[in-house]
Amino acid sequence: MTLSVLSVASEAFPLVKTGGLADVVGALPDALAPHGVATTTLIPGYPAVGKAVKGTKVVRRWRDLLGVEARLLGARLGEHPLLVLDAPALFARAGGLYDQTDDWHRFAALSRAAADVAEGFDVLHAHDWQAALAPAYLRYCGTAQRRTASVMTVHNIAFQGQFGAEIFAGLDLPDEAYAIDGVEYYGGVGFLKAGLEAADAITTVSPTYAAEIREPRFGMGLEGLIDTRRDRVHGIVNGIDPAVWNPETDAALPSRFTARALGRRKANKRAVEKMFGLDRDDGPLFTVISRLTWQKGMDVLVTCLDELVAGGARLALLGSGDAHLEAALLAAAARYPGRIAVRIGYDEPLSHLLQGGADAILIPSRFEPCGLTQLYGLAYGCVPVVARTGGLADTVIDANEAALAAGVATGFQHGEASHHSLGHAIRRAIAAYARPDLWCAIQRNGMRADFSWSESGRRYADLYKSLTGTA
Ligand SMILES: Nc1ncnc2c1ncn2[C@@H]1O[C@H](COP(=O)(O)OP(=O)(O)O[C@H]2O[C@H](CO)[C@@H](O)[C@H](O)[C@H]2O)[C@@H](O)[C@H]1O
Repeated sequence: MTLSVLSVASEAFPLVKTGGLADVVGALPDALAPHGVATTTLIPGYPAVGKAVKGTKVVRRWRDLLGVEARLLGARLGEHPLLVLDAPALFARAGGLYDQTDDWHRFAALSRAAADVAEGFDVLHAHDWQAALAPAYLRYCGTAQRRTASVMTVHNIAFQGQFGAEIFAGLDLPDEAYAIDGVEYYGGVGFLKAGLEAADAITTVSPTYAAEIREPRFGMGLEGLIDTRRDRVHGIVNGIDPAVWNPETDAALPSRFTARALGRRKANKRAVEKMFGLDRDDGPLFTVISRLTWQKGMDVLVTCLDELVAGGARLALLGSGDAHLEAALLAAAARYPGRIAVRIGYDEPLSHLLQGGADAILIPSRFEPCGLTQLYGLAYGCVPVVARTGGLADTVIDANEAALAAGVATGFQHGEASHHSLGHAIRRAIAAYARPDLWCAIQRNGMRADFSWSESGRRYADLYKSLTGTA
């Protein structure tokens, strides 16, 4: 029997991406198909999506979707069905995907549309706060004869969609929904909170993060709710999409390679050096590919750059984010020409080249629900140096004596994001790099580890089956 799932999110690779959410939403349909799950993805009709999708058909119209006219367009996401919410008053805008003054309206409409079409599906799967009202609409406004189960996935609990109480009237929910076990949140409206209350199951993107968010340090105010519903919380680690991230076939690499032919990575390293204007040498080359934010520990990285350069290493960084972090990183690059180079911006092909050419990737996150760049690093022989938190702790095996002896080490972990612990990890990586046999073994272990979606796809499928009584 095939289960049908409506996966709802604000972004999906390759149509529209600002971060890891898009990668996961884009990869899920292929990941779930082998387990008897047919996935339809629903995303907003931003201008970029309108340009990228072809051959759309109108499958539904709303005269009044939370006050605006809207259509649902049917198209394809790879081999799978895609639904695009075409609501020009909300989504036909220039600029970023988020941080518009009417975000509550835009994403409430996305969620409302999802709930309206959900009755045709066995499961509604909502991702992050932008889709989180969908389970709440199902709960409070469901008209379906057939009960649709709901799953709420948290990709990052720091982003909650919190708004003032005055928006409640515009949500078209019954008054009873404005309650402590409904959408009310600290005197306002909480989208993610509402989804976490209403969904039949909650998932997050690694087992360690699933445990962490039950604590105040990581739960960002939602720890009580998560703890109360802990029996319904599942940690399912992300996989990587082999059609997009495979060093044997990656068109963004000047030189493709395998675990057996690691020597071919050198041409990619030369290409990175050239592109970033770095000195050409065979010493260790670190990379960072990241949003430049406090979450990602980028302020801590800035404090370790003198040591990194003093240790004979170089850094090629790609990212964008907080202005003060961009400025601090650019200042470091100006201080160390040839040793540190910073590219401010977002560049998908360049991120592939960096993974295929740099020796190690630094990820000193303060918290990290799963993290994908360490998984791409593992697959590309770009050894991850990571903070021991969330999915980073679950996916990288520290090169300590025991792991090295057992031949399973895949990277380097450090304690909390601090100057001291990140500096120590960088020094350990530089020392290991000086021993080519050891370094190659660490690279190969990572490249041979299984980060495909197969196990995680099965876990999502099992969860859907248990919720729909088809297990
Ligand atoms: N400047 C740039 N140019 C090109 N590409 C860039 C880039 N900056 C980042 N990227 C890419 O964006 C993605 C970032 O994914 P992450 O999982 O590392 O973090 P993010 O915080 O966005 O995701 C959240 O959701 C995901 C998915 O569940 C979780 O893994 C994660 O922990 C959570 O914080 C990667 O594909 C990376 O290569």
